[in-house]
Amino acid sequence: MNVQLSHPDTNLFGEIQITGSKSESNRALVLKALFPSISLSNLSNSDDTSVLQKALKTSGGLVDIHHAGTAMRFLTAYFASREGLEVVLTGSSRMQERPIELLVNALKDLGADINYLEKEGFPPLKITGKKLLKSSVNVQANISSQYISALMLIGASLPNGLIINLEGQVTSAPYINMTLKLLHYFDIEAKFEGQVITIQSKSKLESRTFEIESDWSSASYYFSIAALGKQGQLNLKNYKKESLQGDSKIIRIYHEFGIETSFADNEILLLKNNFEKPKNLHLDLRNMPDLAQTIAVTCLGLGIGCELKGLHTLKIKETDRLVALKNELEKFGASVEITDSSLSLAPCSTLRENIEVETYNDHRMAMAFAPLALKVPLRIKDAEVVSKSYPEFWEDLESIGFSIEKVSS
Ligand SMILES: O=C(O)C1=C[C@@H](OP(=O)(O)O)[C@@H](O)[C@H](O)C1
Ligand SMILES: C=C(OP(=O)(O)O)C(=O)O
Repeated sequence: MNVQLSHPDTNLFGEIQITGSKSESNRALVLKALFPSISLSNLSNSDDTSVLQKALKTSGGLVDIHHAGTAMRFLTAYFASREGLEVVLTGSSRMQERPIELLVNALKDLGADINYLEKEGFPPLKITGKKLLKSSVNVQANISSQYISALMLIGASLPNGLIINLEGQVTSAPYINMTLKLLHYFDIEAKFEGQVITIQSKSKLESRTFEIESDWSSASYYFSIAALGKQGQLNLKNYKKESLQGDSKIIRIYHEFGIETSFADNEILLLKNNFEKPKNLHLDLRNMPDLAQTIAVTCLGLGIGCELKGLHTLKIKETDRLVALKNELEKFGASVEITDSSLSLAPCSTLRENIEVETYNDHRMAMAFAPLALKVPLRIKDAEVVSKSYPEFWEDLESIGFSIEKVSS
């Protein structure tokens, strides 16, 4: 499905309810599978959460998690530690290009039985669950934090707990802290000091409900919408000031674009103020990789240049997001330079209209470019990709005045 987007009056008023964070949901679901006394509310309704939920019920055989990176990584650790379970864990063709060797090596060091069925270092994996008796492991931390979170999630269920020694510069660190805080919430003893994570073994947890906060990465598109619109007031429900999600730091970034965020009764309210356009925005997104596309497109729409660095993980996500961004930003008339870890966008004063944006099987390409319809009509290809993290995205956009027309390519 392709969609033609525009926003006739560019004023924005409305209330949006996004479901729970997919990162929090997927962690909490793995913990719940290990410790059934846990209850959860406000689970994400994303595809990535549905595939994980289904996979956790398997009694063996083929498990296909499609495009879900967290599901792939978390389940590799989970299945490897389930004695007696035999699975073949696979995913989409892109998932078969996303590396998993560092996690597999760490699990093998702990005693796991995992084999590559096709390309060495990549899914599909044949996993034969075993009791993992070793309790200390080293893992390189500069490629994906998901490998580390995967190990942390099974740590307390291992008979001797787990010490994880991180090597190199830690990337996407807020996601490791999210995992740590979730363990603390359930009274699992865990600490992250320097480059060492220590998790104590625990045989059962007290029954406790965890209310998942709504997804800040999904909320980011409304920050971009607020920044690109003329005026308005947007309320987003189920958000808190003290968030486990690193992407909540978007508040500070969008302050630069004149967006004032206030909290009331578990809601956030976004208001646009007059602001002085920065000429060039410099940001290191090592801790917030999922915001890169949102921010780059906001800058394009506002005619602001940006230098984004710390983007080395973008090449191994749903697509090579650096190349995808360069290709699509340039279609609008922008001038973009990329390296393996950075993107530089020159200020662009005029945007070309009716551009067709390719989405590369990447939900964030579709959602990041959609707000640009407040500036020029545009077309998004394969718009259904949004369901990976935010299935109601298009309906929610319609509710705040976007015109969305299905078109054939
Ligand atoms: O742990 C998580 O929930 C995630 C970690 C990040 O991945 P990397 O650590 O691979 O950067 C992020 O990009 C992804 O969307 C979700
Ligand atoms: C990178 C992402 O997800 P994952 O790595 O879990 O597929 C994302 O949602 O932007």
